[in-house]
Amino acid sequence: MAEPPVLIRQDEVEGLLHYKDLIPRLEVALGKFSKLDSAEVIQPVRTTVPLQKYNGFLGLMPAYLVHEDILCTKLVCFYKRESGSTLPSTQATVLLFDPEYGNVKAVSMPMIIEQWPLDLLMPAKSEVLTILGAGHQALSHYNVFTETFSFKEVRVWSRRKETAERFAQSTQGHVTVWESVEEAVNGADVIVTVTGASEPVLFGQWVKPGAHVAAVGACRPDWRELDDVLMRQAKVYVDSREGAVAESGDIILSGAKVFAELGEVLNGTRPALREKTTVFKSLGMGIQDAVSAKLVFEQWKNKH
Ligand SMILES: NC(=O)C1=CN([C@@H]2O[C@H](COP(=O)(O)OP(=O)(O)OC[C@H]3O[C@@H](n4cnc5c(N)ncnc54)[C@H](O)[C@@H]3O)[C@@H](O)[C@H]2O)C=CC1
Ligand SMILES: O=C(O)C1=NCCCC1
Repeated sequence: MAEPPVLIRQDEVEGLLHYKDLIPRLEVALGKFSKLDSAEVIQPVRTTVPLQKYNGFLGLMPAYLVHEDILCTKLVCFYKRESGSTLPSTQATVLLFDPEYGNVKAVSMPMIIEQWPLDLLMPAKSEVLTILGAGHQALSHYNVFTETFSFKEVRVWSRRKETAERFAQSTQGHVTVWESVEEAVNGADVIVTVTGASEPVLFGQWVKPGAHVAAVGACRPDWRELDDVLMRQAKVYVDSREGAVAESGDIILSGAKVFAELGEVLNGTRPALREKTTVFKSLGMGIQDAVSAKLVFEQWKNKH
């Protein structure tokens, strides 16, 4: 008889998951995904159930890594919230299965970053980091980017200035608050977009040539964070081409061409053009949650 699943809380996940252990495993998984070999990795495009009454969606994100024998699914509700709303805009649960028996071994929270610092795509000398948006993703991306690199300056902008100010007070290092996106991104080497916007907030004419944009928000086909100019002038990298052309409004509505999947860059089959303006559009991958859930569960077992 199968053991009942263990429940691993968010605070435990944060204590158990270390980026230095996780990132190499994520890179291997993304590389395998981009080889398009379904004998290795199975990850269908996310299924979404609209929650019209609440202006949101339930996303189902199953994944199976065959060689590693990791079967997992994330269930994520995400919403378009009104300015000033105190309700969460994303809530997710990850289920890790025993692939042979079919029972759930662990229920946990997802990892907290969707993009890890892409030194592959960032300008070689990256001194100024700008974060657009000041919510949960903003903080986790601030943490991982500043833990990994030494920026001379970190800036934040948000739709409401007080949210940006609260964000700046919550960070370990000094962050300056800016009142307009145009000023906040002026001269920035790396720009992380983590807003709940459904219309563009970042315009290509403001972006320094050669900058890297890590685009995390706008995960619906009719939502955008980036304008047509930026999408067409940049080299566009994605986590999954199939996902991007189905779900990314920034790509679908601008008609921008996808240059490469991140896994193709990791496999060496497509180049990382870091001297050009680059956009990495992430939508979230079930395999990322699968790899991190397995790691969290292993670490949890070592402790119990
Ligand atoms: N690519 C991926 O894998 C993932 C993407 N997301 C997306 O990232 C975005 C941020 O997520 P969280 O930080 O959890 O949300 P959050 O609600 O904690 O923060 C959102 C931030 O965006 C700002 N914002 C909201 N609407 C805006 C608008 N219309 N214009 C400008 N700014 C606006 C808010 O003021 C806040 O600062 C969401 O769109 C979410 O769906 C979240 C998780 C994973
Ligand atoms: O992968 C995720 O988690 C999410 N992706 C897009 C929308 C919000 C959550």
